[in-house]
Amino acid sequence: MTSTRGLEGIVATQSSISSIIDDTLTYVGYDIDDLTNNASFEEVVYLLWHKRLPNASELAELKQQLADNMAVPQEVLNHFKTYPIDKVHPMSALRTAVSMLALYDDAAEDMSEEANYLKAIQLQAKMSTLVTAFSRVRKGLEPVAPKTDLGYAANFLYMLSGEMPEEIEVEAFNKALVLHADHELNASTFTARVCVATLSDIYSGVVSAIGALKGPLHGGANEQVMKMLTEIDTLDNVDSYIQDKLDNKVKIMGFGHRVYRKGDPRAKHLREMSQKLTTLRGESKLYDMSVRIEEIVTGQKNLPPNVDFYSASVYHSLNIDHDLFTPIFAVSRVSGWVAHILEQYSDNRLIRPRAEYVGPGMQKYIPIEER
Ligand SMILES: CC(=O)SCCNC(=O)CCNC(=O)[C@H](O)C(C)(C)COP(=O)(O)OP(=O)(O)OC[C@H]1O[C@@H](n2cnc3c(N)ncnc32)[C@H](O)[C@@H]1OP(=O)(O)O
Ligand SMILES: O=C([O-])CC(=O)C(=O)O
Repeated sequence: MTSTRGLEGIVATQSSISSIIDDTLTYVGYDIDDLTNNASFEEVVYLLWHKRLPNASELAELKQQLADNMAVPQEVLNHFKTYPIDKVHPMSALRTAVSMLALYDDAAEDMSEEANYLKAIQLQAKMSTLVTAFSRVRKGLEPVAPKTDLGYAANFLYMLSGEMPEEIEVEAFNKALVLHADHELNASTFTARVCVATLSDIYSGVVSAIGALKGPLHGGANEQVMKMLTEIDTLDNVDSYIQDKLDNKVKIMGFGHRVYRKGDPRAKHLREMSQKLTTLRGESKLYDMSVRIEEIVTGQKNLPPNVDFYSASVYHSLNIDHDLFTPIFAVSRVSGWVAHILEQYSDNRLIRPRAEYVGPGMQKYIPIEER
C-alpha cells in the first residue's frame, strides 16, 4: 500500500453537481462565468439541488420557501447571548448554532427524501439569519427580522445592517454567493460527504463541513487576506512585506490552489467587483495593493489568486466585519454541501480509505513498572 499526501489527484467519487476541467468551473454543465453574469443565487441553489435551472414558478416557489423558513428558533438566538462574545469566532458560533438547529427540528432524524429536502431549505434559509443575528447580538443590537419580499442576497445585507442595501451592493453580494456555491470535492464538501456516508443526518454533515471550511487553508483564507491587507496598510509597503514572506517561505493567503494551475476562474469576477466597490468607497488603495500583491506572487511563484483573495476587499467594501467573511462563504456553500449530501444519500457507500502504516513494527507490551 502506498499513500498520496493530501489525497492529491485521487478521484474519490462520481458527481453530477460541479466540475473543474482544464481550469473551467461548471455547475451542472453551466459555466461559472455565465451564471455569475446572469443568475440569481436562488436559481443556482435550485440548479445544484435539482440538476436543472428552475422555470419562473419553480423559482418563485423556492424563494417563498426560503423566505418562509428564515426565522430561527428563539432558543438559538438566546443562546448567542450566553457566549463569551468577545472571544468567540463567528465560525464557531455558526457551527454551534447550526448544531442547535437540529435540536429544534422535529424531523431531524427523519431520513426520508421529503424530510431531507425540507431540511436543505431550512439550512439554506436559516444560515443567513444565524450569521447576521450573531453579528448584531455581539454588538448589543437586536436581530433584524428578514423581509419576505427581498431576495436572498438583499435579505442578508438588510438583516446585517438593518438598512436597505444599495442595488450595486446587492448585485455584488449576489455574484459572490453564486461564485462560492459549489466547488467539486473541496475539503469541506468531502468532509460533509464522509460524515453522511455513515448515514448520519444532514445537520451533522453541515456542522462537520463548517468545521472544515473554517481553516485558513480553505475558507478561512478570506479573513486572513484582509488581515494581511490591513497589516500592509499602504501601497508602498507591499513589496517589502510580500518579499519578506516569500523569502521566509510563509504562504500568502488567497494564492494557490490544489486543482487550478493556470488560475481560478472565479477570481477575475471578484477582482472586477473589488475595483468597482473600493473605488466607490474611496478605498481604491485596497484594490491597488491587491493588484500589486498579485503581480509579485504570480510573477515570482507562478501562483495565481484564488476565490478568497479579492473577495476580501469586496466584503470589506460592503462594510462587512472581517471575521464574518468565512461565515458568508458558509452561507453560500451550504447550498453545495446540501447538494452533495443529497447526492451521497441517493447512492451511498461508506467512505473508508486506508492508511499506510509507518509506525514501529510489532512490539511486546511492557508492564508499567518496567518502563
Ligand atoms: C476556497 C479555498 O479553499 S481556496 C484556497 C484557500 N487557501 C489559501 O489561500 C491559503 C494559501 N494557499 C495554500 O495554502 C495552498 O496553495 C493550498 C492549500 C490552497 C493548496 O495547497 P497544496 O496543493 O497542498 O499545495 P502545497 O501547500 O503543498 O504547496 C505547494 C508548494 O507551493 C507553495 N505554495 C502554495 N501556496 C502558496 C502560497 N499561497 N504562498 C506561497 N507559497 C505557496 C508551498 O509553499 C509549496 O512550496 P514547496 O514545494 O517549496 O514547499
Ligand atoms: O476546491 C478547493 O479545494 C477549494 C476551493 O476553491 C473551494 O472550496 O471553493
